[in-house]
This record gives sequence, C-alpha cells and structure tokens, in this order.
Amino acid sequence: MKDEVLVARGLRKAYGARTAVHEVDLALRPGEVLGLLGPNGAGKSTTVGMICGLTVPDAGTVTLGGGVSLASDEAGYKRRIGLVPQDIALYEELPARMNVELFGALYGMAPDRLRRRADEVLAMVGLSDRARDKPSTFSGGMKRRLNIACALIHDPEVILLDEPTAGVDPQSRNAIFDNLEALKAAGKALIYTTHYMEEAERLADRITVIDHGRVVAQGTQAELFALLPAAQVLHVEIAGEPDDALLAGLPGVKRVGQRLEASVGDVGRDAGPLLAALAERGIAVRGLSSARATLEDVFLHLTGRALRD
Ligand SMILES: Nc1ncnc2c1ncn2[C@@H]1O[C@H](COP(=O)(O)OP(=O)(O)OP(=O)(O)O)[C@@H](O)[C@H]1O
Repeated sequence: MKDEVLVARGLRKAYGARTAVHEVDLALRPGEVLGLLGPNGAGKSTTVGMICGLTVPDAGTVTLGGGVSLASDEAGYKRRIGLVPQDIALYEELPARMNVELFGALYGMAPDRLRRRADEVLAMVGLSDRARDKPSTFSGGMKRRLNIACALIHDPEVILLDEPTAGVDPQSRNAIFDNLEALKAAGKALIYTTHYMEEAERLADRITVIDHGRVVAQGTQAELFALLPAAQVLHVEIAGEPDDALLAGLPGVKRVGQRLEASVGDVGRDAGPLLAALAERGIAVRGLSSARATLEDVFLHLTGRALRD
C-alpha cells in the first residue's frame, strides 16, 4: 500500500447458498473517483457495505492509509469514511440542519466544529436556505442532497456513494455531480456505485466492472475501451439492400437492413478506405455517421449481456 487511501483485498460475502460477492479487490487513491459499475444484483451494495463496516465479510480485508482497519481501530476507521446509502436515511420530521448535526454527534464532533461544518455541508449541497425545514417537505432530489450532506459532516477522506442519484431530477443530479467534482478536487477519494454507464463515464477516473459478484474488468476508461475489438462504429446508410456477397472481404462490416455497421479503430483513418471500397463495389452511400463505443459495449463484450436488463 503506497499512495492508496483504501485497499480492499479478497472481499467475499455469501447469503445462505447465494454468494453475493466472490473475490473483490479494490484500491483507491486520494482525489480519485472509482466507479463501481454493474447491473442490479451484481454485488455493488454488498461490497460498499463491507467497506464501510455495515456488512461483515466472510473473507477479505479492507485497510485505510496508515494500516488502519476495522479490526485495529473501528472508531478511527469509521471516522475516515462517509457513506451515502442507496436508501435515503433521514429523520423526516427533524429540521434538515438537525439531521446533519445528529450524524456529526454520532462521530463525537465538538459543538463548535459541528456548527461550522453543518453550515459548510448544507451550503455545499445548496440547502442553506432550507436548513430549518423538515425533509418531509423536500423533493426527492433535495432529500438526496441532504443525505449526502449527512455523510460529509465529519469530513471523511473516503466517501462511498451507493447509487446517489437514484430517482432524482436532472437538475439535482447535476448539482450532485458538481458536489462530487468539488470533493474530488479537494483530494477526497470516492467510490461511486451505479448501473448508469453515463454516470461512470462522466465521473470515474477508474472503473471496476462487477457482475454476479465478480470483478470482470478494472481500469481507466481508455483501458476498458481497449478491451473492445473496435473503439468506434461507423453507420453507413445505403441505397437498397446489396448482395451480402458484395460485402464479403470487408472486414468488420455487417449489414443491418439498409444500413451497414463497420467496427473501426479510428474513424478519421478508416472511413475513407471503407467508402472507397463501397464505391468500388457499386454500393451507393446516402449517409454516414459514427458513434464511439460506450461502457455498455464493454459490459456486453465481457458478459454477453446488457447492463440494464
Ligand atoms: N441481506 C441480504 N440477504 C440475502 N441476500 C442478499 C442480501 N443483500 C444482498 N443480497 C443478494 O446479494 C446479491 C447482490 O446484491 P447487492 O445489493 O449487493 O447488488 P447491487 O449490485 O447493489 O444491486 P442494485 O443495483 O440492485 O442495488 C443479490 O443477489 C441480492 O439478492
């Protein structure tokens, strides 16, 4: 463990006969967002639960910088971690500010610091002017933002976010992303679980793809895209339906109705030769567009299934 603020090794958890998480290894550096991407039931929440100490693993260890673990110093460990749970956990009938302060009191924060931090985190999530109102009067997005403020009150260095945008409107989602980017810029380390590949693509420096409780791939987005046979797809609209024999000899090209799909490594390099080859075969082109590969394509390639069933 060199620069890492958190290292998880060999995490495993079974519920009865079902193994929710098989062998998960993760490492996290300061100022980094690690995306934990996988479909429903992949084992993301179970992994997060084991890291924050809510779920006892059957095997494996989690160590923070300085070698601190739950076993060596439970209170010290938990003070360094903030959890934004998937299910909103708030006292609906207590004012927003009191909700935040309650979480801080759980960490034994001194009253002065607690007041200061409560102001800071409420401002950060854009709820300063609603501090006296009860969550029962909030929109879903506002509750989510308050949930995040509660997780940040004790200024943890590692923040675990379990699908923090579930059920929020686009405006609140953008506000949450801005908050997370600010935390990252401040050197915090974030683990962000999601089954939305767009969120992982936007936020994550590195991504762990998890499926059926197993890590199927880990790396930067560039490293994950490099697992695909082609980084981009060219869509070519053609006139009529050419004989498939005409397309033989064009590697990576398949016909989908009146459209051709060509997997290419680089659109700029490969589009010209492809169009020339089509012209040689007398295939008239009516339109051309390209799309880059997504993490959805990576997941499909690795597992044979879609991220969202
Ligand atoms: N307390 C529990 N008791 C029994 N089985 C559980 C429990 N918690 C999770 N599981 C099972 O473990 C597997 C992984 O669930 P988990 O909640 O970790 O997945 P997830 O990737 O977070 O999914 P989602 O995106 O739907 O939240 C699932 O098959 C789930 O049914």
